[in-house]
Amino acid sequence: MSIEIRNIFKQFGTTPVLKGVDLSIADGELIALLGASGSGKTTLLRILAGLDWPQSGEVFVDDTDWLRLNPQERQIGFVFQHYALFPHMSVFENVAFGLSIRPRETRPAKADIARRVVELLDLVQMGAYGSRYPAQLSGGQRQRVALARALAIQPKMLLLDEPFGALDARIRKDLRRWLRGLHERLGMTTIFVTHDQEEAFELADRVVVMGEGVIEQIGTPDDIYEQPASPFVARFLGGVNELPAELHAGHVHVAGADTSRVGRLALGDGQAMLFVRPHEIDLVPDATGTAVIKDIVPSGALIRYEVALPQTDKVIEVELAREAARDRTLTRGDAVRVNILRGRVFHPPKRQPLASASGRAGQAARTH
Ligand SMILES: Nc1ncnc2c1ncn2[C@@H]1O[C@H](COP(=O)(O)OP(=O)(O)OP(=O)(O)O)[C@@H](O)[C@H]1O
Repeated sequence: MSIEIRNIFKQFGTTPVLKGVDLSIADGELIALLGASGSGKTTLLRILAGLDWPQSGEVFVDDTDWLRLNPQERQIGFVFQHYALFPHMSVFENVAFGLSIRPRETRPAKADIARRVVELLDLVQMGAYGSRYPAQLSGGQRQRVALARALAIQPKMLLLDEPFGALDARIRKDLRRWLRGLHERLGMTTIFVTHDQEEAFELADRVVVMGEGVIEQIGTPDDIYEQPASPFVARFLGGVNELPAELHAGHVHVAGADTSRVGRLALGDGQAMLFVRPHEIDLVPDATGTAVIKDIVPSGALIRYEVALPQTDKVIEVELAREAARDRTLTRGDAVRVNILRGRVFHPPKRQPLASASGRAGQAARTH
């Protein structure tokens, strides 16, 4: 099913929650809605499911005017974070439920329902658990049963609201991989809500980053990581140093750092902000360097350094691979040269047209 969401406005009382959302989703896509708490992700999903209606805007699904249909007519599979399995029903009965309550004319025969449930339980690798009750399952198992139940009605669209939110990190990882495989096999258009960027990036074909009621960026995980369209997106992805910079003749300069490795930019002269991730910086031991190592924190395969750039009053975060760190033998208090390898420029001067700005026109430019 392809989904066309146009200019959706939704407010609760006087509070706008969705402020003109446009989104096109192709048949069979796996889409992540990624955003902070309260950004409107769940509301958008509820509108698609028919549990809520917008004040204005349109939704077309395969050219059908979707907002005219009631939830039953939409035939959507829906899974919430807090497993809504019926506690008094067995796993088998939970999965059979959606089919067994259908009106007599469309309800499959008992044997057909049973066959379908067995198939689905096998699909979610819960074949041996049909007679258990939800209380006798682990969180991950309940989540898979919830998915089987959502799939039982053979939905054309699957909506998942933080489906793995309540689970611990390792189980989430396993379930993610499993869901990706399931999606590859079944190929139904799927939208899932998450505030976990790793989950969004690992699972989704495209990620929709939501700010407060607006879409900040839509793109493949690579696009969004490599070319965040705005400071908001760059900050949301986290772990970024924001450095005051000067643009001059296409070169970016940061006080106290060497930016000669950063490529030229088609931007006018003036002030800007350079957003640099910790691993996009190198540190070179140099007794004449003005930057000073304030702290060193080993973190698995990486070593994290806090480095003071006196000229800017900034303490930046730098990450070196453990091997690179070993070569440099840096200790706290050492003077270093800070080499910035790449970054993204935001808020460049407006007075000249930007030849190679990416994302939102005139806002951002990548430096490599
Ligand atoms: N029924 C409601 N009545 C009033 N306000 C609501 C209602 N539902 C949601 N909101 C408000 O709308 C905003 C968006 O909520 P929504 O649940 O869509 O956000 P979200 O991005 O899914 O957040 P989270 O990640 O915390 O689930 C929030 O400020 C929330 O308080």
